[in-house]
Amino acid sequence: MTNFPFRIVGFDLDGTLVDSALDLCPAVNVALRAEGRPEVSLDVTRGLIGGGARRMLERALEVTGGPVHGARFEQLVGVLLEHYTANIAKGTVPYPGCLAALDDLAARGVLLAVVTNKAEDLALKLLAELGLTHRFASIVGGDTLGRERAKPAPDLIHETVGRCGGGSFAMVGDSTFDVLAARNAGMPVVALSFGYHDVPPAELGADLLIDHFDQLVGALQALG
Ligand SMILES: O=C(O)COP(=O)(O)O
Ligand SMILES: [Mg+2]
Repeated sequence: MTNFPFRIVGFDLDGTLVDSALDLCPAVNVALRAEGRPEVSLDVTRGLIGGGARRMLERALEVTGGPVHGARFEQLVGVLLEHYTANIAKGTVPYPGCLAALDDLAARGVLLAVVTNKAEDLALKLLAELGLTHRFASIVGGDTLGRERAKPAPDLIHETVGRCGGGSFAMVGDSTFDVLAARNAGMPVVALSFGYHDVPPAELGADLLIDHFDQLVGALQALG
């Protein structure tokens, strides 16, 4: 038996477990180029991630000249996803200390889960290519329950708790999507200051903000 305060810890994927902007940025830019738009930088891309690939492309189009609608937008989503799927783990790596923190939690008997807005098939592919799949008791994505039930809705968190057999849960994430999903589910949440932020980290409204994965186990214990 473990005396850790949470039975299940749910992790966001992009900007939380892994730094994936190096692979997402070129995929966005392939779609922007197809539409005759200027490319966006890696830094700009970081601020567009969190709501899934469609939302990322919508926002990239908004900041490079304005929205694109209908069938043309769907085509551009296809262009982005085709490039991203083929290059999903070229530059993407776990953040420093991530694997050690996952090992530490697992050794305490905590069930680990992925709760991402990335499409489920892309999340599964990325985790498999990085050799991480076996670490997680549950992996759900932004389309697992239908897009309208992605974060910030609480549904993916409730689904995760159910798939893990119930019990106490805490969320770890980097964006307002994660903090709001946890709030909507009535669960505690730790945010990371190094992920991808749509607002400044201190304004995310998390219960605790950490700067490195070394601080995660202590932060979760403090919240319990
Ligand atoms: O790919 C995205 O935009 C979102 O993914 P995340 O929920 O893992 O941050
Ligand atoms: Mg994220």
